[in-house]
Amino acid sequence: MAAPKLVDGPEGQQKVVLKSSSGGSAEVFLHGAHVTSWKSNKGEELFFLSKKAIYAPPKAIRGGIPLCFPQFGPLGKLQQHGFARNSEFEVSRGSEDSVTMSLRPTTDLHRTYPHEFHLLVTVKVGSDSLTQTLEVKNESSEAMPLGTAFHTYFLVSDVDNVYVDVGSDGPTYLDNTKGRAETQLSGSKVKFQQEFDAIFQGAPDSLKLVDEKTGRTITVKKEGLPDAVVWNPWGDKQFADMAEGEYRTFVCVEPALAASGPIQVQPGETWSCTQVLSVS
Ligand SMILES: O=P(O)(O)OC[C@H]1O[C@@H](O)[C@H](O)[C@@H](O)[C@@H]1O
Repeated sequence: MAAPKLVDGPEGQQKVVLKSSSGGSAEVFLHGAHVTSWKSNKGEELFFLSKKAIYAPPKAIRGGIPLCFPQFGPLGKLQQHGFARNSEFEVSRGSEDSVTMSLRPTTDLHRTYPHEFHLLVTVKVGSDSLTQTLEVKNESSEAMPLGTAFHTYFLVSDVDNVYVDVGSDGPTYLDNTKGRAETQLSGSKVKFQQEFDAIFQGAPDSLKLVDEKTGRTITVKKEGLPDAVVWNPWGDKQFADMAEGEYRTFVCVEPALAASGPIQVQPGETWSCTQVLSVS
C-alpha cells in the first residue's frame, strides 16, 4: 500500500487527507492522531472544529475526535484525558482511505506513566461511515492502567434542535456537573437545555444523534467500550479555544472506558476498541 501523503495544516502541524471511493473524506493530524474533519459522500462536514482551536499542548485541538488515552477525564493521576491528544504520532501504514498512526512512550511520558506500550490508531473513511480503532500492546512486565474515549464533537444545526438517543429507557448516569452523582434520565433521549455532562456506565453499543432540523441522524456504534459520555458545556466563555456561540453548534457523544475503568492491561496483552460512525 502506498504511504499516505502528509500535507501542511495550521501552526506547522501535518495531517493526512483520506478519501473513500464513494466521495467521503476525513483529515487526521499527526498531533494526537486527531481526526478534525469527516465529510459525507455529499461533501457535508459532520464534525465541529472551533475557529479558535489551538494546535499545540497543553490541550487537544478543540473539535473533531480528541483521543483520551490512557485516562478518561480526571479519573486517574495523569493530566485531564491523558497525554495521547498532546503527543506526536508517526504514520505507520495507510492507503487512500485509511491510515494507522503509532505512538510509543518518550522519556518525558515515562515520568508520569512508567509503562512500555505501543499504541496504534487506525482511521478509515467509508461510504457515509468512519471507523476508528485503537489497539494498545503492553510491552512491559507490569500491568498497565488504562482508561480511554473517542471524544467526538459532532456538528449540529443548533443544540436546541437535537437529541441523543442513548438506546435504553430511563438509564442512570453519573452527572459530572454534580460530582458524578447518580441520576436517572427520564426516557431514552437526552435534550439540551443547560450544561449536560454525563457518563452512562454500561451503555448500549448503539447510540443515535438526531438533528430534527436537518433530518440528519448519526449512529455511533461502539465495540469493546462499556461506557458512553454525552457532553455539551452550555457556554463557551470558559474555554480560551472556543469562539462565542460555538457551544450551540456541537454535541459530544463519546464511546468510553470511563467510570468502568481504569482496567489493567496485562504484560504482553493487546487491548483494542472501535467506534463506527455512520450518517443517514
Ligand atoms: O476541555 P477538555 O479537557 O477537552 O474536556 C472537555 C470535556 O470532556 C468531556 O468528556 C468531559 O465529560 C467534560 O467534563 C469535559 O469538560
